[in-house]
Amino acid sequence: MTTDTAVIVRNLRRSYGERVVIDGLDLTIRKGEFVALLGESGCGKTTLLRALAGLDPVNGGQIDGPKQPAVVFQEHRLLPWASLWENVTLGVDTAQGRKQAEAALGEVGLAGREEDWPRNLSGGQAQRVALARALVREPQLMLLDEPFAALDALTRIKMHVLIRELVARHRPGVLLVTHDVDEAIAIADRILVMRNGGIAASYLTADIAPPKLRETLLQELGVESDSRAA
Ligand SMILES: Nc1ncnc2c1ncn2[C@@H]1O[C@H](COP(=O)(O)OP(=O)(O)OP(=O)(O)O)[C@@H](O)[C@H]1O
Repeated sequence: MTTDTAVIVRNLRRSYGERVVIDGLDLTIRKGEFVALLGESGCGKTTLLRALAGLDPVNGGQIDGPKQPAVVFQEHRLLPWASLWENVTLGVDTAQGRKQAEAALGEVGLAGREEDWPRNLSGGQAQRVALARALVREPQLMLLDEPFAALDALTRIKMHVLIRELVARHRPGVLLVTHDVDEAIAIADRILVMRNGGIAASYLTADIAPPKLRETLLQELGVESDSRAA
């Protein structure tokens, strides 16, 4: 793995009993690269993300990347009994780490809320704390499992702008699992389509005009394109 690479996956296999979900999957993500993963429901996106996160075992192949990448899920998973500061600094034991935590809370627009509690936050604010927590360790790889899916449309757009800024500044490699084709087009550098246990297609968002890319992706996903793409 070169210093430029966030993760390399080779010939990955994962089965649940007889059911083969990931079947010889290859994937490379560079540092600073924002990759979105689309695929029909049940195709194995979350299974792949959990394998990369080290949360689940695999049946074969190689993952060459960090042992504990940062992960942000659809629900914020903050500790309800801990302050925002405690949530973000959990496991941080250096002055440098605390400095980074302070900076990260500032970057997500929550400076001054350190002593507040997760229950007092809106959904968008809670996800911003989850992003700050993920950034504290300057991760080489960030795994995002539909982190914006439960947010309202306006908050989601604001989060898209924020995550792009954070990734541009901290330059982790990012894998975003999403069901939202427009979200993938809005924030990813590269969009992958997962099918039959592997990566079936890959598109660079800079290469294709958004309406054309949208139509192509909807076709890939077996959805009739609607009037917006016509
Ligand atoms: N713990 C498990 N035990 C058995 N089968 C599982 C388990 N987790 C997932 N599966 C199966 O593996 C396949 C892939 O599931 P996975 O959740 O990875 O898909 P997905 O693409 O993330 O789906 P969705 O888009 O609906 O979230 C599905 O057929 C699912 O039923």
